[in-house]
Amino acid sequence: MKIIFIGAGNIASALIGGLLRQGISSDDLHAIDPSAGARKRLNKRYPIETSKAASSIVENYDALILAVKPQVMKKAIEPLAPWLSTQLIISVAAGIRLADISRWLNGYSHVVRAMPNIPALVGVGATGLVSLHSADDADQALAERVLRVVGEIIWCEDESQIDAVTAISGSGPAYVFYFIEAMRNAACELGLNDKQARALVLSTFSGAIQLAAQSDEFSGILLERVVSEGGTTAAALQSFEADNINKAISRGVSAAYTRAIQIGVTFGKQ
Ligand SMILES: NC(=O)C1=CN([C@@H]2O[C@H](COP(=O)(O)OP(=O)(O)OC[C@H]3O[C@@H](n4cnc5c(N)ncnc54)[C@H](OP(=O)(O)O)[C@@H]3O)[C@@H](O)[C@H]2O)C=CC1
Ligand SMILES: O=C(O)[C@@H]1CCC=N1
Repeated sequence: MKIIFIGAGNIASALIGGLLRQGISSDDLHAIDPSAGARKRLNKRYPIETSKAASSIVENYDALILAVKPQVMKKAIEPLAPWLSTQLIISVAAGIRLADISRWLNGYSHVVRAMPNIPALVGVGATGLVSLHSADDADQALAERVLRVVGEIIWCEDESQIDAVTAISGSGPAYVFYFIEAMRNAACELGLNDKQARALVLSTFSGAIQLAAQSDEFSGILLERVVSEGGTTAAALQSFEADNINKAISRGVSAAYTRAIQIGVTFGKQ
């Protein structure tokens, strides 16, 4: 399974790091990025070959992962067209639709959209996948093989669902880091030092997530088990409710979803 990345930034690095950790050979990976800085940063961490521009080298790979910003996607992929025959294209860009990618590649049919997330770096990513109707079973099987290496995958029935995946699990790690930062700051305000705060907050997140994952019960039930009537947790939850935190989270996720759609419409017009 030979994979070439177009774009060597944050998500490409996470996927490359994850693939290498899970035993994929560095000889089977390559990254193309015009930014010398991005290539240097990648090579400092991982011993894979890089190039600054697309070339016939693309013909030697089974899958191309498009990991550039949505606004440069058209410009980044148009030069690839002459070297495509049966290779699988996997775009991880937010918003950009399958039909636009295929059109920019002169009607190329072997295209899958994937929305991975940054924990792929440590093998516990979550990826949503959706394919062009013209993509065949072999394309879907290869996309699955690539992304399963770095975590869970789910297939979406229609393309609009991938924008929801983007808003939930694509952007989601940032929401969790935001919550972790808020808890760490709160801990320090209460007099714990930074080391204590970090240890307690990370263990609490990790412990609660493992418990939820290993339990048959909904997290709402698990939540009730922590709450004592008239106790400390109830005081915190009442304060969260008064601040409408639940609704605020829902509005934030919805803003991400709307933005994914806008990105698709705006940059797909090119
Ligand atoms: N970050 C994340 O957690 C996730 C990101 N994504 C998606 O992945 C894509 C990349 O995001 P991210 O990695 O964060 O972005 P980055 O900006 O970190 O990486 C993109 C890289 O692509 C380079 N680039 C620009 N033009 C080209 C080109 N023509 N050919 C090859 N490379 C090029 C950029 O160089 P330069 O900086 O010089 O422009 C940059 O190094 C986005 O579309 C995003 O929606 C999806 C899931 C999660
Ligand atoms: O913020 C973004 O647009 C990308 C998509 C999901 C995570 N990062």
